[in-house]
Amino acid sequence: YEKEEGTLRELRIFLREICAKLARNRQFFMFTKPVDVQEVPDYLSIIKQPMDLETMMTKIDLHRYLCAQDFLDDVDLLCRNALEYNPDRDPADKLIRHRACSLRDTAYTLIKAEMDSDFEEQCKEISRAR
Ligand SMILES: Cc1noc(C)c1-c1cc(NS(=O)(=O)c2ccccc2)cc(C(=O)O)c1
Repeated sequence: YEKEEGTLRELRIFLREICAKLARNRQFFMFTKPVDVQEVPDYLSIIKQPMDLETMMTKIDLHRYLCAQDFLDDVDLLCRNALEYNPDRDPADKLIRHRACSLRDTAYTLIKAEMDSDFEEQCKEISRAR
């Protein structure tokens, strides 16, 4: 059990570094905090499950991610939300969609490049057993 707790602690440290790297990228500034309903009043009538990098950092600390794929599922949600709320051909929508896709691809590439594949397998095994 202690070994499992060590593995999950290592996962949290790894995910915090990935999340911090994404949040440092100025291209992803609009994804660093929840969409502000004062600025975007109809957002919650269209997007039923908002997601952002600050919320994801909090979820790491709350032990809500038991493997890297759980974290990437929230990256996918963040990206899908941006594509769904900003679907039009105008340049502003195209730019936020491009940045959302760039954030998703960057997250997957960072995790695949820096994570040991059998480490992820160990995490998934712990996750399945709980
Ligand atoms: C995200 C998002 N999804 O739909 C839309 C639309 C956006 C989005 C929202 C905002 N304004 S905001 O007040 O909600 C905010 C500012 C800074 C960090 C996080 C959110 C700005 C922009 C922008 O492109 O500058 C985009």
